[in-house]
Amino acid sequence: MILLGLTGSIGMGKSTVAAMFRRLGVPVFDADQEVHRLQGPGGALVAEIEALFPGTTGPLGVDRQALGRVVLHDKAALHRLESLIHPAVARARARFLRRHAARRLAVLDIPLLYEKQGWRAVDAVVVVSAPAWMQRRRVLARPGMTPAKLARVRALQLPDAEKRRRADFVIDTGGLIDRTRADVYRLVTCLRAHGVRYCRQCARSSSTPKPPASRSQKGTGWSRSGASS
Ligand SMILES: CC(C)(COP(=O)(O)OP(=O)(O)OC[C@H]1O[C@@H](n2cnc3c(N)ncnc32)[C@H](O)[C@@H]1O)[C@@H](O)C(=O)NCCC(=O)NCCS
Ligand SMILES: Nc1ncnc2c1ncn2[C@@H]1O[C@H](COP(=O)(O)OP(=O)(O)OP(=O)(O)O)[C@@H](O)[C@H]1O
Repeated sequence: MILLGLTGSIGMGKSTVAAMFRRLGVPVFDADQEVHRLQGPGGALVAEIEALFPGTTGPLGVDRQALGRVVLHDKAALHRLESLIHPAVARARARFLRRHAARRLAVLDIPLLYEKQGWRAVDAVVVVSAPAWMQRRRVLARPGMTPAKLARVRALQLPDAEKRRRADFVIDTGGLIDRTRADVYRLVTCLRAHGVRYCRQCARSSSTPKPPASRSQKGTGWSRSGASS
């Protein structure tokens, strides 16, 4: 299997691009959705979150606005929350990988892929990216979002420029959505046909390199068990 990590800073378009991969038949593990499940009504971590951060949960599970107000301004508190959530997300991810082990291509949509070392466990990383002004406009249009909260989240995340620098593939989400869809289609088609090494070469060169003779693609040798969420 070719395992792709999909990441990007807040509002850069991870969820939108993940949906494009799914529409092409690629299984996608959505770390954020798993967090929502664990924190939602009847979620497995609601009681433990209430014990750690009293007053942040209710009948509908975790009140994320309230929890965000506590943890986004307090690194130690955020670390305690992450220590509770990330191992549970890692278990769900392992189940996803077992379920899809026979597939040629799968995607892990993980917001903190670089911040938490998950990049080590994938064959290649796709970073979604748009200009900072567009990111800001998108995020501030969301209910409950403020410039201060956006600034806090940005300070907790690896800067976009650094993510782009480290990426194997950058998907531009700053233009028309059809253009982004076409880029995702091209990447999936290339990976299915030729594997990571050739597609990485293609992405870096202005001309099209000669395709490899064999369709088979060896992994990079990274362990898949140690990925964090
Ligand atoms: C802090 C919480 C309560 C805020 O919830 P809220 O619904 O208000 O915001 P949302 O989840 O949409 O996050 C907004 C942005 O912050 C980013 N973000 C979330 N958690 C973190 C984190 N631990 N470090 C850096 N960025 C984070 C998200 O990727 C997103 O870009 C929530 O994000 C949370 O429980 N975070 C801890 C779990 C986590 O680490 N999730 C991200 C990886 S799976
Ligand atoms: N070319 C494009 N590609 C992707 N998204 C686009 C594009 N143009 C506009 N958008 C819009 O940008 C927004 C991106 O939001 P999305 O939820 O996908 O970001 P995200 O990275 O998952 O956010 P977060 O990290 O906060 O969860 C969506 O509303 C989407 O419709």
